[in-house]
This record gives sequence, C-alpha cells and structure tokens, in this order.
Amino acid sequence: KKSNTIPSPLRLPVIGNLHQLGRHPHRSLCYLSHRYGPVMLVHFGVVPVLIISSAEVARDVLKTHDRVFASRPKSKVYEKVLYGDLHIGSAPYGEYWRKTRSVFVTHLLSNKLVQSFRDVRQEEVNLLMEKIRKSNSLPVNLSELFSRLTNDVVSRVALGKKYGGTGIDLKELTERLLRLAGAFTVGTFVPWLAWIDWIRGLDRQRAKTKKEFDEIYEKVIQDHEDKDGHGTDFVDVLLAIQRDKSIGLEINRMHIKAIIVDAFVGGTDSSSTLLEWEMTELLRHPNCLKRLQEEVRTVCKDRSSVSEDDIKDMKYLNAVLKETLRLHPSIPLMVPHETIEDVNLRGYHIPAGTMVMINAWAIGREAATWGPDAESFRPERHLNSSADFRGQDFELIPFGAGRRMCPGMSFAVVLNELALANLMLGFDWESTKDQTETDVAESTGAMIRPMLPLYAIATPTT
Ligand code: HEM
Repeated sequence: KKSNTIPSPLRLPVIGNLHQLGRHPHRSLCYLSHRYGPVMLVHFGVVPVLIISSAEVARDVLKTHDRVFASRPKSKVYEKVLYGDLHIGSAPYGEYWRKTRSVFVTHLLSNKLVQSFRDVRQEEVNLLMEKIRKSNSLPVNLSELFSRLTNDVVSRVALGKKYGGTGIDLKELTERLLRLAGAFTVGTFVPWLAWIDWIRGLDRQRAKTKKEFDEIYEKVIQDHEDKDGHGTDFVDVLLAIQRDKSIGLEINRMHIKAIIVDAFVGGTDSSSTLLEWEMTELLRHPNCLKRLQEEVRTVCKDRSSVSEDDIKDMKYLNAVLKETLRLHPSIPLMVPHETIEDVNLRGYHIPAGTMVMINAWAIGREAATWGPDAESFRPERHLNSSADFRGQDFELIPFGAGRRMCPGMSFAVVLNELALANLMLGFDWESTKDQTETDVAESTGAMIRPMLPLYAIATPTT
C-alpha cells in the first residue's frame, strides 16, 4: 500500500505542519514540494490539505477531474466577516453557485457589458495620469494611486458612482475586510484553540467590519430603489433580476450584497496589486521598461493618450502582463477547492471533502516548463510562445482554470493594459532607489503585494 500513500512531510501533534509554512506559505510549500512531489498532503493544524504544485497535475485537477474538485471548503471566516456561502467565491458546488455565477458572467461581466464601461475606465485612467502629473517629478506613491484607480472603477461599475465625499470610504473598508478575511485564524485549523482568536480580538473586529459593510450596502441598495432606475450598474441589474424572476434565481438583499462584495473583493486589490508588480519589475529592468515605452509610443505616435483600440497592437505590453502574472500571481495559492466525491489522482486515493490548494506561484516558476531562467523577469519569453493565462495552458494559471476560474479576468485585463500603456506613454520613469534595490519583498496574507508601498519618480513626456 506504501506506493498509494500521498507523500507528506512529518507533522507535529495539534499544529500539524503549520510551523513549516512561515510568513509566505506559497514559497514554503513550493520548497516542500521539491522534496515530496507535486501531489503532497500537509496538515494545517488538524485539517489535511492536498497541495498541487505542477502544471501537469493542475491539468488533472482543473480539467480531467474539474467537476470533482469544483467545490469550496466551508469557511467560518467567511461567515463572520462576509455573507458565508452566498458569495460566488465561497459557495459550495451546486445549484446556487451555478446560477449566481451565471448571473455574474452573463449579466454583469459579459464582453458586451465590460465594453460598455469603456468610458469609465478611460476617465479613471485619465484621472490617474492627472494625479501623477501633479506630483511635479517628486516621488509618487503608486501603490496608493493604483488602489484608488481600481476601487473607483469597480465602485462606478458596481454601484453607479464613487461614493467619495459622502463620508463613505469603500476603499478603506474593502481593504480592512480583505485584511480580516485573510488573517490567519487559529480556530479554523485547530478548533479547540479558537479562543485564541477571541483573545486576539479578531472575531470582534470581523463582526464590526461586517456590520459597517452591511449598513453601507443597505444604503446603496436603498438609493437605487428610491431612484427606481433602470441603469446598467451591477446593483440596478441585480434589482432587475430580483423583480423579473424568469431566470430561475430567487435573490434577496443578502444575495445582492454578497454579489457586490464579490466584485469589490475580487476586483480591487487583485487588480491594483498586478499594476504594482508590473511597475516594480519594470523599474528593476530598465531595458524592458524602455522596450515597452518604445512600443506604446510607436503605436500612439503624436497622441497624448492610449485608447483601448490601440492595445491589440501592443504585443510586448501583453508579454509584460503575462510575465508579471507568472512570477507574481496576486493570489498565489488561489482560492481553496474541495472534492465533492472520492477520486483517484495519479494513483492516490483522494476522499470526498478534501481541501485542495493549487500553488500557481510554484507552477509559474517550474524550471521544467519555463527553463533554467524561470526565476528571472523576461517578458520576451512570451513573444514566441502561445502559453496564455486564459485557462487552457496549465503552466500559467494566475486566474485559475476550469469551472471555478476567475470570472473577472477580462474585466481586470482590459483595465490593466489600458492603465499600464498610458503610464508608459505619458511619463518617463525612474526608481527612487538603486534599481537592484527596488523591493520585491512580499507582503503576507492570501493576496501577495509588494511589502512596501511603491514610490517612483514620473517625468511627463510632453
Ligand atoms: C488581476 C486580477 C485578478 C486575479 C489575479 C484574480 C484571480 C482569481 C483566482 C486565482 C481565483 C480563484 C480561481 C480558482 O479557485 O480556481 C479567482 C476567483 C474569483 N474572482 Fe478573480 N481575479 C482577478 C480579478 C477579478 C475581478 C476584476 C473580479 C470581479 C469583478 C473577480 C471576481 C472573482 C470571483 C467572483 C471569483 C470566484 C469564482 C468562483 O468561485 O466561482 N476577480 N480570481
């Protein structure tokens, strides 16, 4: 039977392998997988977690056995800080998840709708450029500006306006929510130590934040109902779906709030983090920065801004995006999956109800696929390669793949490319530090951004 036992590092009583995870579990699990293989069982406290660390096995999980691996583990944290299983990201595989996800994809994030918010994106990117221009070549905090950009775009698309100046700071609240949702909770993995979370005050903070969120969204929905509008923002569309029961999904206020939170939680930090990593890597690699600027300036000769129509001709821009997503997937361990029935994976028996994590970070750095320079930032590698992040190529899965793949990918990519291209056209860039020192140290948590805020000096080109 030995050959059928899933390789697993030795574990300690009570804490299992938690002591081996360190500050950056995606890195520690990657190193462990070099020893134990791409299918490895570790224990987070008393909870067994299957870790997948190669493109080949990810294909088996997300394509061959996609349905079996398509559920999510139940999360007490989601119940305390968010709306539990009502979110698309946390709902177990089943009828509710299928229908809500279909609403999200066809009614909120269809290609047509993403296109219809084109003016919103262009206006917000223009505002970003304006703010940078005002920095007068002094160091500017790009992390803060990128976060403002993605929050404002999602806010306008989802809620119809930015809610700035109304005493409501959705950006601060979303950041707090993400921090609390991602904070390590002892009780999740060692239930009889849950009192530690209580002493740390985590439960209290989560309840408080949830209440604040709930009150704000209540007000937002009320505003929309009072207007009785038939607009196109997410709340309008969801209220219309609530009235018109023909799509077979009964939704109430809690569902609407949960879906709006999905747009904020899914679409703000992950997108601003991507811009931060792109600029971090470009500042560290001035040759790549120069090549990208040349491409953008050639395509947009004599113009002061880049439009979305110009992007399709920018091959190097797309290569920079892919290379950044390969080395710095915003959510390196993706969102945990759970098996809905027993399955045989590469000769190992995986029981129903097993938590599964796919290490997209490790997969993006596999030397077997990406070569000996897998750790280097080299966008050129994508120019003659067909590998894409759209869920068909398992060596590049920053948005996941299969049934649970990120439904917001197109939304994120179009804003990202527009913003980055404009930054390249409008400014010359200089790091505030020696280029080799520009920091690639990572934050902690489920979402990995640069540990320190990114500052740079921008000199307008016109
Ligand atoms: C750079 C930006 C983004 C990245 C890197 C990203 C990445 C991911 C990843 C890795 C997953 C989990 C996939 C899996 O479990 O297999 C996910 C799920 C999800 N994302 Fe994104 N995402 C981004 C932007 C967005 C945007 C803009 C939205 C919405 C406006 C969004 C909404 C969601 C939702 C709702 C899910 C849950 C899907 C489900 O469980 O069925 N994401 N995303």
